[in-house]
Amino acid sequence: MNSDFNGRRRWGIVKSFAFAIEGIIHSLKYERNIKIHLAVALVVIILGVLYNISSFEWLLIILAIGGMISFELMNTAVERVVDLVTSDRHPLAKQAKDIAAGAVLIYAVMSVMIGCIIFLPKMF
Ligand SMILES: Nc1ncnc2c1ncn2[C@@H]1O[C@H](COP(=O)(O)OP(=O)(O)OP(=O)(O)O)[C@@H](O)[C@H]1O
Repeated sequence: MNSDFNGRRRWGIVKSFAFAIEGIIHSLKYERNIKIHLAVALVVIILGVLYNISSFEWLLIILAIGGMISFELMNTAVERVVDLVTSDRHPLAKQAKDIAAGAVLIYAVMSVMIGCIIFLPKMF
């Protein structure tokens, strides 16, 4: 462990990865939405194998699944920071949480559209 120019502790790269994985495991344990995203991702991966989708289609699915889980993790981080800053009701706290949730919603709609464009023609 070293210090940066502000005297803050700087962790090695392995430790930083370990912290990131700790964050992912924490979210998996306590965030219902991430469990739902993972379940949906598993179904989509099974469909992808069953329908033998192309490399380009896998690329889009990887972006949809990875992006969705990353957005959800960011949303959880925003929720945690807001809850850390205040336990009172505050319009800015509401805006921060709702805007982060809005970002997740937009990506979720995009992901559903990607899924429909890839799988619906193969199903029907
Ligand atoms: N400190 C606060 N001040 C004002 N509004 C808040 C505050 N905390 C949460 N809210 C609002 O209350 C509503 C519910 O928020 P809450 O964080 O409890 O659950 P959520 O947004 O459904 O998230 P999740 O289900 O992922 O935990 C949201 O509209 C949120 O913006």
